[in-house]
Amino acid sequence: MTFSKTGDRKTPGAKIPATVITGFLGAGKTTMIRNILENADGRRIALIINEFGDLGVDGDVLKGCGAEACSEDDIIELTNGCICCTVADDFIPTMTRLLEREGRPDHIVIETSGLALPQPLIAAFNWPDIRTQVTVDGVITVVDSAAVAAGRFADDHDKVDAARAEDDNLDHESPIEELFEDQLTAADLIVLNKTDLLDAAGIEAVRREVASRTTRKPMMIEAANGAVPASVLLGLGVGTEDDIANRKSHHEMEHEAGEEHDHDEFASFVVELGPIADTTAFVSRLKEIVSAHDVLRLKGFADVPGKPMRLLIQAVGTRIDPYFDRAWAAGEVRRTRLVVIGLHDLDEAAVRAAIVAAAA
Ligand SMILES: Nc1nc2c(ncn2[C@@H]2O[C@H](COP(=O)(O)OP(=O)(O)OP(=O)(O)O)[C@@H](O)[C@H]2O)c(=O)[nH]1
Repeated sequence: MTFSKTGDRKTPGAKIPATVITGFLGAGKTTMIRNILENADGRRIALIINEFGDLGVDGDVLKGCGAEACSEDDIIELTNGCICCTVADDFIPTMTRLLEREGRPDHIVIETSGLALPQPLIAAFNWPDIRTQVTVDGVITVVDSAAVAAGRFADDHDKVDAARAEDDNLDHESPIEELFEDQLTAADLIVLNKTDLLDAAGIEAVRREVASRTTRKPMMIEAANGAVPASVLLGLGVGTEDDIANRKSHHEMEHEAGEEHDHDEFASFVVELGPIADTTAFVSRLKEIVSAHDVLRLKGFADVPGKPMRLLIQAVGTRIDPYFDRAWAAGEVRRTRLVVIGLHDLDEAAVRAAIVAAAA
């Protein structure tokens, strides 16, 4: 086994390498992390997971995977908002506690929310208490190649102008496009994921499009279902915290004076439902709702009567992927809860009512 300059777990006092995994909503971050945990090559990994929306779906999926590299105790969920805005209150204390624990991990993997700016998180690794003990092994940005090919991140100038005319508070050009570029700008490695959904020419076009969205030239690799060997993803040995000045986000460039970044352009809410008897009809109605209201992401678990397993429902754009992920545990309350994420003008009442009607 080879170790990076930062990653030699056998060297006493060596800094613990931390890999930051970012990428827009539904790009495949959790899927890739699951793959890392299942192929960790003996490393003990601590996982910090941050989600947008009040439902810890990713943590729950990963806790259910039972990989030896990462016990449930080593999975820490940060649920008080996006990690980029809660660095001081949430991330730093979490890291400090993690570092004080007995049996320190060989590697730390941090999954940002799909709406997080990675830059403030990377900067946090320069805080004195953290810097002496941990280093950013690398920032990996996962890209939904199918969404890029479908134009999800292309600027629709008419739509953006209309939105800004309606709402003076919108200071960004296009929140989705900006975030996409900020996440690419932070990357040491870009994983063009979901290549199974495109042909060779489509992948090539995505590669060109992604390259044109960042002035830096990080390495790009292709993947389907996040299947990249852990040995490629872990051990990059970059020390990214020393290079943050070269990876400024749009927000940092626009507000050097220090205006706070926020997520006002996005909204999320949780819908709680009863058991879902006809899952086929429900999923097909969800597809229509997601499309009609331009929902960016929908995910959660459903209680299907008569089934011992819980149904994991994942929607990224109009692609919906339902599957039974694990058995309901003894004593666990079987319930159906979905988190819905969209742009700030998402009509929550209408979407909520439509989902409730779909479940009836
Ligand atoms: N076809 C296809 N589907 C994929 C691939 N990778 C992930 N998915 C699916 O895409 C959906 C979202 O995957 P996740 O891994 O949860 O994405 P994420 O980036 O963690 O999502 P958020 O944390 O909500 O931003 C799930 O239904 C996955 O099964 C891929 O390479 N190909």
